[in-house]
Amino acid sequence: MEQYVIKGGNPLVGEVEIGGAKNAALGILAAAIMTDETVVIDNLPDVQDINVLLEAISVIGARVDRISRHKVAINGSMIGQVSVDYEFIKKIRASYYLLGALLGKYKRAEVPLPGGCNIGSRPIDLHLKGFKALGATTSIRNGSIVAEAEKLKGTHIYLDMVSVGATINIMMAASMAEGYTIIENSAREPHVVDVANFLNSMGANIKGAGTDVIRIRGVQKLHRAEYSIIPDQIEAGTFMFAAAATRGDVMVKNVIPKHLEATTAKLVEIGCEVEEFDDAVRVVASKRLNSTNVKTLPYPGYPTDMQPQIVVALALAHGTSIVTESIFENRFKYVDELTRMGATIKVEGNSAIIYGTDGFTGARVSAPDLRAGAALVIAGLAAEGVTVVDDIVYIQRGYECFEDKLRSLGAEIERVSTEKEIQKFKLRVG
Ligand SMILES: CC(=O)N[C@H]1[C@@H](OP(=O)(O)OP(=O)(O)OC[C@H]2O[C@@H](n3ccc(=O)[nH]c3=O)[C@H](O)[C@@H]2O)O[C@H](CO)[C@@H](O)[C@@H]1O
Ligand SMILES: C=C(OP(=O)(O)O)C(=O)O
Repeated sequence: MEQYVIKGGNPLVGEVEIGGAKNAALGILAAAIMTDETVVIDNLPDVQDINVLLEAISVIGARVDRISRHKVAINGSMIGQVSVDYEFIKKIRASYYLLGALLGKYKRAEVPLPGGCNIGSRPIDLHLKGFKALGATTSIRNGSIVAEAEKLKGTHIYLDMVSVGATINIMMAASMAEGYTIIENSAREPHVVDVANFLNSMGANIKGAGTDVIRIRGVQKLHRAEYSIIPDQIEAGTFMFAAAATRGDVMVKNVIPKHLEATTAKLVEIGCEVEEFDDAVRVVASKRLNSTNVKTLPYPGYPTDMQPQIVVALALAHGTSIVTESIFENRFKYVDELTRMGATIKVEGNSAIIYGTDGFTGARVSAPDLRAGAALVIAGLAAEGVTVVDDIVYIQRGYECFEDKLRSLGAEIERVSTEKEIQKFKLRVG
């Protein structure tokens, strides 16, 4: 098991380059197997979840060639089985995208029930409702979801809740259904648009992605494509809040500022200066932050995947803030860890009431999930003394070279794997 050890107190200063969006890449990799021709995908983040999905698609017979660290060629013509039982796939959320992709292409899929961050109950009833509406039957057998159809037929689907996963999954299956599908109340996240753009580049006919009504005219075949994934808005936002919490000055490069609007608006509200460029944003925090209230919402609202990061900043702000989590019911598990660093936060139902404190002190804490883990690292960077973050395997699911990028901004952070190394770091930093 690896840990991060952090000596806090340095304001982050400098420039950081953001990688491709994990949550777009997961949908795009699954969609890539829907053609028998070769697809080349660039700006792929080199993170755990992506590598698990790549391994899983190669296990079912797709050819996966790494052209470089961030570029891969995929050929799905040799897929020999539509049953995915690769043991790691069930640990990631995006295993569910193989259902939509395989069902669309082969009209049958068998995929283990998905895992992902433990942030709530995370049902997939809407995905299945969509597949059924397209004419498939679905059942659960030995821990896997089995979806099959003689043929898929376009239809009108209304999503009872705004769901990123269900929107993308139904969009994939409907791309190869007969006729016309309309998805109403669809998710509008940038990664939904990116997957739609990728499918269109393979010959799909999807209109309206980015709005709440997506229209898909099914096609019989998809073809070769070359595609570059959009920048990761959550990785970018994490560095923006790291700058804010450490009272730093960071230029976050290779981003689409439009995708960061909700994050930027909150940073400005709490007293940061945010300068926008064509493909970069600069965050400067020169004084103590102010309090504010936030509610997580589907895009273009404030993202749930940025909730723990803003809580860390608000826990250091002047005054009392309320953060309401409206997407996942169990996304405040990290609050107890933060309390051990000196934060004063009371969780009531789906809200956290945050009483700002002057500063944190380092402690040993444990990452309960991906974004909460990243937020605890930010807390450690802002704290006085040494913080040890355990269970960083969660952070590695979604952040490429997190410690290297932070170090390049002046952070004192190391990845270690033994108690001896932790002691050595402590002795070195005093
Ligand atoms: C791999 C990936 O892209 N993960 C993201 C995706 O997760 P994921 O696709 O799992 O999240 P959804 O957008 O589907 O979930 C939104 C809400 O709908 C509910 N729901 C969803 C599907 C369903 O069939 N039934 C149902 O009730 C969920 O419990 C949740 O309350 O979007 C979330 C919301 O932006 C992000 O936090 C995750 O990082
Ligand atoms: C919750 C997340 O991922 P997943 O849906 O894969 O668990 C995330 O990316 O913050």
